[in-house]
Amino acid sequence: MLGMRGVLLRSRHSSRHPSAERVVTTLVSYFRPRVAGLFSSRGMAANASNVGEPKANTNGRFNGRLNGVEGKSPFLIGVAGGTASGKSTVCKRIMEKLGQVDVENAQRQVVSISQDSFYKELTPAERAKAERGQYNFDHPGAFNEDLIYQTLKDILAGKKCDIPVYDYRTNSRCEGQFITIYPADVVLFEGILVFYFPEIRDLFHMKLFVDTDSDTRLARRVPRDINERGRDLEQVLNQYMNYVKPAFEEFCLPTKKFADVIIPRGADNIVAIDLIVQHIREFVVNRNQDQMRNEGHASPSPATSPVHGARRPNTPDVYFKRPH
Ligand SMILES: Nc1ncnc2c1ncn2[C@@H]1O[C@H](COP(=O)(O)OP(=O)(O)O)[C@@H](O)[C@H]1O
Ligand SMILES: Nc1ccn([C@@H]2O[C@H](COP(=O)(O)O)[C@@H](O)[C@H]2O)c(=O)n1
Repeated sequence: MLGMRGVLLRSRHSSRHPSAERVVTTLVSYFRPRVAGLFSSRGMAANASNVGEPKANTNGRFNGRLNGVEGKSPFLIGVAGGTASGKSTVCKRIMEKLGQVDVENAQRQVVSISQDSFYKELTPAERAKAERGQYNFDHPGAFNEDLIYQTLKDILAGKKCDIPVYDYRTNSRCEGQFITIYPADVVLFEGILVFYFPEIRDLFHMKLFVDTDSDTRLARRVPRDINERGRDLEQVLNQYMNYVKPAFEEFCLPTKKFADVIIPRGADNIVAIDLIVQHIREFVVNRNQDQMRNEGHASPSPATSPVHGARRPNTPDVYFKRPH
């Protein structure tokens, strides 16, 4: 059982700032004309990108490699950063560059999971607060730490996992709905506090922090929460001033020091994303070569990997070095 070491429970529902109301009023008058009429029907926002039932998969192999087969341990990447910093967009770009977006679910070698799928279920009293924008979803105690840890351990053990689907409109999980994560080469786990809990942080092979300035994040969060998460402007701004901003400073920002790579400007930073993608490719190719050698096969060409990207076909194997 994981404890709540280092978590300041007193601030869970008490992050109100004295000047917050005045600031919110100013922000409301700034944003209202900019977001009017932007409502849409989207709302379910579990981010796992390996969704749905598996398609039959020829004798458990894809391009000559194990795929979707239990026992395969992935390269696990944590992606942290403030709200609306671009974490899920960065994960999407990585998957796109690895050619994984149009790949069938069961054959996908790179999957992305959101920490938001692991929010705790609320009591009726908490639910009422959440509906008024008065629940602190940015406090570490809002997440089911044990479930995150156990799920990531299962993923690392190469087990197939079911991830809860979270609905921001109801502030709760969708009952009976899960996303199946099949064993993959690379798993991205993104969220505001993925580096907060030491036991969880220690599971990642690579840690990224998406560092986007707070004005940009607020400017992106407001329309997103209104359009996709069913919120109104005043609620979004109140929640931001009372909970999101103080919790970012107290819990999220201090975890930046744990990152291996800091990505300024998020998904706009193509150079950083390309470097990360190159690192992932090298890991996957190396791992698959080792695996096939261990199985007694000839060393595969990098081009046989679904994540080989734009590699030149005659690149010598020695070019690929397993990351330390
Ligand atoms: N580089 C960018 N330029 C413009 N809009 C962006 C950029 N990155 C993200 N967004 C938008 O900002 C919002 C938040 O991005 P998202 O990736 O969901 O952030 P996070 O996962 O950190 O909350 C989304 O509406 C997204 O489309
Ligand atoms: N019911 C909920 C659950 C979470 N939030 C907010 O979502 C933010 C985390 O998601 P990002 O995609 O922005 O990283 C977090 O800041 C919570 O405030 C919410 O509003 N309602």
